[in-house]
Amino acid sequence: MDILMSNWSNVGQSLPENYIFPPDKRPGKHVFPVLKDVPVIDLGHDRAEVIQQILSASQDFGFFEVINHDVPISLMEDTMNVFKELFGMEAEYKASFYSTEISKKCRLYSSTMNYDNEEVHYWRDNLTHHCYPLQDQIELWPQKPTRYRKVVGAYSIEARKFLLRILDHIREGLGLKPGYFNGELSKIQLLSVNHHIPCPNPSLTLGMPEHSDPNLITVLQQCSVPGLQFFRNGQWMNVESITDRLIVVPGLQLKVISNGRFSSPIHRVITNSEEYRTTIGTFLIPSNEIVIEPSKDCAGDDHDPVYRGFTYKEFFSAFTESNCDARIALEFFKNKTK
Ligand SMILES: O=C(O)CCC(=O)C(=O)O
Ligand SMILES: [Fe+2]
Repeated sequence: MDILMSNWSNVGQSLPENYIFPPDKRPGKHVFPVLKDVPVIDLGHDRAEVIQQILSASQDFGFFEVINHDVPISLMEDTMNVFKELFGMEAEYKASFYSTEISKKCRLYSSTMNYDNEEVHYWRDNLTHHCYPLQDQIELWPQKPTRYRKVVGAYSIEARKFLLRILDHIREGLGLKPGYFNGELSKIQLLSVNHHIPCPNPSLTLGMPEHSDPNLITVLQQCSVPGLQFFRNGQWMNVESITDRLIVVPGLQLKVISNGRFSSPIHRVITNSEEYRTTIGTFLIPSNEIVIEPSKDCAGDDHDPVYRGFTYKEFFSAFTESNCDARIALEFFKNKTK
């Protein structure tokens, strides 16, 4: 069978054995409660108020949704449609992008980058490519659908602008100097599109593992089909899928820089038996050599730095050595408590 599940012509009635997780990792047959209290930030409000709201949402809740974000809704819709079309294209075309090589700057793969070695696969295909600087990356992107580069190019510019705007609010809220997150700390921009085909038995498998995002910050665009869950108050809870909102998830590097004030929430994706699900993630990531460390303004005199400084390159090799579990990787850089 083709590795890319979007190429499967017939999924069958039962879940293939190599997608069945052991009982302690399965979602089971539960009906999960819906998160009703996700903070919704209106970027059209007064800046000082927005800064306070973003800070308390990140510190107390872990993540937030944004309205009036200035990313044109029509562009969000067009981009989503382009990706849905791409995943529906012929198998040979998609296979030409297939790779689990981390160094490949535009790749299509299934489950995780560790497909060849993992015991159980996740129920997803993923397209990942670099986006910045656009002129250096766009030549590597798909050329079909024919509007791909035009639409996704425009989207990636807007997504970057949006995340830098959010980061600037966070910067001011944390008392960091202007431009703190610009440049090397947010240099790499990755687009990550998840695609899940209907699944014969959602109770036995997962669309994405439980994780915290390893990067600096993430923005997620959902389609109308739910599946994203956050772990809150000891249980998994569903996020309502609202297609014109953007979900902002602070990554583990923000946890480090904020000296633990931000938590980088734990989330995962479950599958469903009825509908295709496609989501668009944009990640900002530090360049390889820049040192990431608790900022002096966050780890003041009375707060010892929780982490030692490290480069993203060091973090990333700890990440791959920890079976791509970013939270375990971060433990390597924790200072010992006195
Ligand atoms: O598909 C989603 O809603 C979540 C994706 C996600 O968590 C990620 O790409 O890190
Ligand atoms: Fe994530």
